[in-house]
Amino acid sequence: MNVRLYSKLLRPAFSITTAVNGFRLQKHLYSTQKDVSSFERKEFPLSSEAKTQIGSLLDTLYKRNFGQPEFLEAVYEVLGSLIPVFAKEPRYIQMFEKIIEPERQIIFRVPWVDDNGIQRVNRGFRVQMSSTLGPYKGGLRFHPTVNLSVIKFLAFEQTFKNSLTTLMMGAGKGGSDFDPKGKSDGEVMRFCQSFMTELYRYIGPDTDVPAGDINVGAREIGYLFGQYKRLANQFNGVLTGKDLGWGGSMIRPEATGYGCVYFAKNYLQYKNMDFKGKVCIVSGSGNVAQYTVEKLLDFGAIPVTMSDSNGYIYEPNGFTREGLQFVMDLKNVKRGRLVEYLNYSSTAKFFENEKPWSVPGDFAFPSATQNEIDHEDAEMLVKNKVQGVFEGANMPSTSEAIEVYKQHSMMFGPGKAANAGGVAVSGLEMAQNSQRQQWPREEVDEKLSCIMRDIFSMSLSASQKFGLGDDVQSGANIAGFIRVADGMIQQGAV
Ligand SMILES: NC(=O)C1=CN([C@@H]2O[C@H](COP(=O)(O)OP(=O)(O)OC[C@H]3O[C@@H](n4cnc5c(N)ncnc54)[C@H](OP(=O)(O)O)[C@@H]3O)[C@@H](O)[C@H]2O)C=CC1
Ligand SMILES: O=C(O)CCC(=O)C(=O)O
Repeated sequence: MNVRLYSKLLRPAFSITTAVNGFRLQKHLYSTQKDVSSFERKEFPLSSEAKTQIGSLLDTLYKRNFGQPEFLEAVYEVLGSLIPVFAKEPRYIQMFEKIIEPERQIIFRVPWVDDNGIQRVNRGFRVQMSSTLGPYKGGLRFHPTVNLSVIKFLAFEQTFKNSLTTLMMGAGKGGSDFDPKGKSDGEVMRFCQSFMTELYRYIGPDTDVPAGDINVGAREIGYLFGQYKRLANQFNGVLTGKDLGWGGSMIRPEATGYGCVYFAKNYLQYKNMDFKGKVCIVSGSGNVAQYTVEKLLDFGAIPVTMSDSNGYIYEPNGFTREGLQFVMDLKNVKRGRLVEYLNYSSTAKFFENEKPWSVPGDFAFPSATQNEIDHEDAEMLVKNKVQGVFEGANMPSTSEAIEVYKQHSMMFGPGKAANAGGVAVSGLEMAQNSQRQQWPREEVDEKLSCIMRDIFSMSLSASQKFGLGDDVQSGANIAGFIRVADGMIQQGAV
């Protein structure tokens, strides 16, 4: 029986909706296989040879990654954007076929002992996706939802994101299904040490340079670095996001949030708009959300929401700098829940187990996690006349949500472009480490702002060059892809 027929038989007749950490996430029991006709666009006709190649690539993709919905979703999203490129230059199809297969995937056991002396075991991952443009580069995520599909989708997105920064960085991602919530400092430290005891064999400043992501911040990077140093007997730039006292870069904690707002500012300028007095809906209350809110305040916008996995806070007059400081202290130091913000503000309201997308506003900044805006949420944004969505998180909008943005000509900054500021400053941290130097705050901020401006203009011009108008999402995929694909061809198509 051929793969496509087999997969059709397995296709779900229904999907289950699970309330995961307060978000309504649509979980398909099996991921859907798409064939070439799902991607064809009559304005960009493909040769019959190109269609055959894409068809066979899809068959292999599905066969190799069956049951990995996040990864398939990310590949489909990029493939859809590349059809105009493949119509013009079919030689790129073969490069895409290679890019969707990770160079290396490492899965390992992470044993550790909790505070009660009980033996625990988690699973660790590192997916080394592409080394075409430099050492593998990308964060580590510690979250119970982590699995191979999630890490592969993140590593795949990272390939195009890192390419857009124009810095010398390949792409990777890693993490574990370890849940740091409710764990003591000592437990987190022992877990990090055990995780690094295996990972250190595969990384190095010129090989693979991990960093933070969800639940991996300054504390975890410190524990991971300390253990690497003991095992490798080397002090080097093997991780980014380090503390300023021992090799970190100014602005790295701020970079993803600041960068996302810089990206949005460029988009707004292109549309002859600015942030003054604009109401912004932000999700998340972690690293990305915090510095998104801070930069929005710098630009005179009014951020009215923040969230965590228990629900969202609505602050009708907007978060003040003092209110934001309260959130930072609550989340980064006390490691508390966002609902405790009600102890600080008498005007705020908390909406338990809800997402903030029903709140009226001008712009949305999803900055929590993947698939947090679905079709229904996107329709809500449209109804509320939200004019633009700028993704601080990785793949926070489902493909159905993106369709809605496009149908309504909303401004849309996809994660791999809009949130590239974090990894860009990580690239700058690598450069500073190589020089044994630390650049001043203003210098790094200026470089970040220029990189985000250039990412916006590269994405826009790639879209226009391929006849897609102002489709910044497709333009980001195209510009990110072409740099990697050209590099692969020049390096002997490996
Ligand atoms: N840090 C960085 O430099 C970069 C991060 N990103 C992306 O930005 C997003 C946020 O990362 P970051 O701010 O670093 O992570 P943090 O761990 O600092 O914060 C994550 C926030 O999102 C919430 N959240 C996480 N998972 C879920 C879930 N399944 N459902 C609901 N809420 C959830 C958390 O709530 P709770 O506390 O309740 O778990 C928390 O408020 C991620 O998509 C990440 O991949 C992208 C580029 C760079
Ligand atoms: O700074 C880094 O290398 C990690 C950034 C990251 O994980 C991301 O861009 O999603």
